[in-house]
Amino acid sequence: MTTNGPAPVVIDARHLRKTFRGQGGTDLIAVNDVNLAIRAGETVGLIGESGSGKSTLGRLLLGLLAADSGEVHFQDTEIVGASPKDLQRLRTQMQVVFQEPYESLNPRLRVSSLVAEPLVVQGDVSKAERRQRVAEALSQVGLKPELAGRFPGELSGGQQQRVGIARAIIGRPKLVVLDEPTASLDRTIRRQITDLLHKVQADLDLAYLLITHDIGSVRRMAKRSVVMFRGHLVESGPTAAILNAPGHPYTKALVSSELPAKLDAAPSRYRLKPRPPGSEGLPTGCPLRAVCPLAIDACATELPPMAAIRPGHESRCIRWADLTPPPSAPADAARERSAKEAIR
Ligand SMILES: Nc1ncnc2c1ncn2[C@@H]1O[C@H](COP(=O)(O)OP(=O)(O)OP(=O)(O)O)[C@@H](O)[C@H]1O
Repeated sequence: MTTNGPAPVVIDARHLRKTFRGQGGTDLIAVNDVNLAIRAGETVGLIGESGSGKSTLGRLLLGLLAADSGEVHFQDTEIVGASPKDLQRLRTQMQVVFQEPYESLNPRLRVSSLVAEPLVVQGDVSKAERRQRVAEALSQVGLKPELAGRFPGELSGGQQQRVGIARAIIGRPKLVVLDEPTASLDRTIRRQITDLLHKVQADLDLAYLLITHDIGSVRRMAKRSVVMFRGHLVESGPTAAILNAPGHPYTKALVSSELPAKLDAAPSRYRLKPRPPGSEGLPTGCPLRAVCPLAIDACATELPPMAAIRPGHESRCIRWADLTPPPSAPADAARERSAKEAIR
């Protein structure tokens, strides 16, 4: 039997930073010194509340947005500062599937043209090959060939998302950013699309970055996850460890807030403190400290680095050890999980 080493790294971002000019002329650092690598065949979950910088990070990795500084190595190419021509060449290799399939598909184009678009951009594919590749891609995503002549408005939400996936994979990419790919779909269709994404990943050995608010979908899809808060990664590690024994108070509150309402009184529910007035944008220290139940004076002086707390698990919290769940916690976590499954 051969032993395989780790799969190759597909994308490797280092010290990535992106600032936007906010209302009133103040700068907002949407992505702040982020390091992230994803290997072939791997799904990394990216979780965080709205506005934490998830989509901006996804767009920086894809070269859809120019970083202020930092590096993004995609296979042998440096994305930051790459020429438009190089970025166009890489476009088929790095794709994105969006939350709202209908909004991301031009309603005036037929499915065949929508799916073929990345090949047209690539430019060196004959018409006959294009037709054959569209048929292949439709079959890979479980769509009947006759749908090729339809317009997006004539399809169901699930079919539209299948078109979005067919279009993402037709150029045989290495990396796909999944930006809330199932959030707009109902529960049954969500399962089908999740299964399809797994199948397509295995077929093409794809690296996925799964951006989501939905803790359930990272649990199902991602072995490894990172947590983002105000532009910083605050935790990274195996998804099960992050969700069952969070190493950062922000993650713990995020995971806890996912508990269904009827478990409101669960002892493990963990809340941040109400934000005191004037505590927005504190210039130094940990950005969570104004609302963190564990904050101490040291949290005000500097932003902690990401540091290993367990094998393969890093946190940006100096008080992570005080979050360690009590011995009964695995049972609590299992109970909560089964309650969540029951209502899903
Ligand atoms: N083009 C832009 N111009 C100015 N500010 C922006 C721009 N794009 C994003 N932002 C700001 O950057 C921050 C991060 O936004 P981003 O969309 O990356 O967050 P997110 O975590 O993906 O949120 P959501 O889950 O709601 O999509 C937010 O404060 C947002 O308002």
